[in-house]
Amino acid sequence: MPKERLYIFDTTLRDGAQTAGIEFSLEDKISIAGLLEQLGVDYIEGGYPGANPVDTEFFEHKRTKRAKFTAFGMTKRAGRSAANDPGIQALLNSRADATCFVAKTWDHQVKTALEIGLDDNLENLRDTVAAAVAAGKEALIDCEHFFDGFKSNPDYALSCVKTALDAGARWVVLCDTNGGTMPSEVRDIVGKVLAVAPGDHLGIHAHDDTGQAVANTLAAIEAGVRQIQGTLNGIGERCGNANLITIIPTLVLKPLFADRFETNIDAARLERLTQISRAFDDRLNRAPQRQAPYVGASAFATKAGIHASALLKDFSSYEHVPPESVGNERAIMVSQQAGKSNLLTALARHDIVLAKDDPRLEKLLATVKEREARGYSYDGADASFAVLAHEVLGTLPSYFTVENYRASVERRHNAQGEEITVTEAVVKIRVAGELLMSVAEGNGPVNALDLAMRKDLGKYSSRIEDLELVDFKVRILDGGTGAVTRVLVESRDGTGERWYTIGVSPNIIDASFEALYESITYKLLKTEAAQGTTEKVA
Ligand SMILES: CC(=O)SCCNC(=O)CCNC(=O)[C@H](O)C(C)(C)COP(=O)(O)OP(=O)(O)OC[C@H]1O[C@@H](n2cnc3c(N)ncnc32)[C@H](O)[C@@H]1OP(=O)(O)O
Ligand SMILES: CC(=O)C(=O)O
Repeated sequence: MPKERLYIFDTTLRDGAQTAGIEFSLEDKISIAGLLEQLGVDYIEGGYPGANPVDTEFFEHKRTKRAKFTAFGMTKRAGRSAANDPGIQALLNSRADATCFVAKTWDHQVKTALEIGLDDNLENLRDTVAAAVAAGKEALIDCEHFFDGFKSNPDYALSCVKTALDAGARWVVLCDTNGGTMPSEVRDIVGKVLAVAPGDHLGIHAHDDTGQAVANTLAAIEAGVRQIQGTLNGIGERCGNANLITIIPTLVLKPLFADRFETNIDAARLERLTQISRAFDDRLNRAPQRQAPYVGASAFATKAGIHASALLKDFSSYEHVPPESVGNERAIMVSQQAGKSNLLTALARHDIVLAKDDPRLEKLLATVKEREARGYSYDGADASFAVLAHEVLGTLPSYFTVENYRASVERRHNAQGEEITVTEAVVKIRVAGELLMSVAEGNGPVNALDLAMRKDLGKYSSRIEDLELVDFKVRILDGGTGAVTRVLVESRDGTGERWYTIGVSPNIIDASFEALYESITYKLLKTEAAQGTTEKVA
């Protein structure tokens, strides 16, 4: 039997722009539209021309090559024709291929929010769709509050759907605007809508207010709709929209859907999913969610020793799909929950190969567990794990030793009488027998220590020139008087590699210093490995 086509409609740039804390610039919109084209969605809803300068400018040019470039707006106002409604005309005169108009379909909302008669609302809907079709645009109607409206007055909600279709709408989209509908209700109501509208003209737009936007979307597809609206990483008004980054791989990889349906997204496009999701978070300047389904850093990460052991024998033991199918990676982590299988995999990442019965492995495992009990956490600090492994295995070169360091913070007045804070650090290190002292000022004690330690590393200085501190996170463990501080430092170098190191101490400066020291040590190990001079463990 031929597969039925599902159409993916992305509203990241429209409903996503209604997310608290997110404001897209024109450049953001252009760049995100590029990501969506790479992903292969069928429609890109770019915003609301006429509503704000960025969206108006965005629609002055055609911004998509393959996907239908879609403008959003509301149906015409009562008391004027579509031709005399500037809001409608802004959409029709834009460079959009398709126009998606929101129409109220809940009788109560028509009366209280629009303050017009139910028939007037149907008239607005009909005229708006007809005007869009006459202007040569594909017309879509977003039926706002459709599920709540159907529960209140099914005949009126259905008459909105019918009016839109009769006027020439290509798609009528059933919106769970308040996000409170349950999957079984979605299934039931979509089944009843099919009595007046064919499924290949119906869409679903689900909000995530009960955490079920994805489940509601899948329920609607099973019930018969063929267009799916959603956003990248699930952004959107309040709790967000249905997350396309979760829905798409489910449609492509799960036989329940893949055997019946096809989308424009093939296996090759799906392999870009993780990169696209992370590039989007990068654009938003926020950290990707580790536990995001399919694409999160933890989605294929195994911490438990028993799991790691089985996983290495058969990946399907703890993976529902292969990580590479969505462009993600398998990670076997080192922690208190680890066994020797976790360690062997983590060591292999650093080109350290040991036999499972090598007694040094037991020693390393015991060291990791003892340190984790003191507050270290190696599952997020793989570079510190590499340094520790070399140390315990006896293969860590003695690059440099720190004789002592001092950091000071002074608040004083300058010559103009202004209050200033001066932070300074002094570090004495010994490299190949030679004592080197460096002094640096920084915008804080950690920054000053970092600069001082890297200022003069003697014969190793040239090897760390491209080392850069990217991020610095502090966490207080245990609270109260016995508190210890855990510092996580993120570093990168000219190769683009990023790595994480950790330091733990009751003193925040000591903890930071340890993490910085390990970052430099890791960088030196890395450059030696690249030059083939690191001692190999066998
Ligand atoms: C469920 C959703 O997510 S719908 C998407 C909502 N998105 C947005 O609102 C973002 C962009 N919006 C905006 O920039 C502004 O609201 C604008 C430019 C569209 C309109 O601004 P204003 O003219 O100042 O109106 P305002 O926002 O205060 O109120 C909306 C008006 O539209 C009317 N309206 C709302 N929905 C519809 C509809 N489907 N059809 C016709 N009129 C509607 C309301 O009754 C209200 O009319 P009133 O001003 O006579 O009371
Ligand atoms: C149209 C829309 O975004 C909604 O009803 O949720």
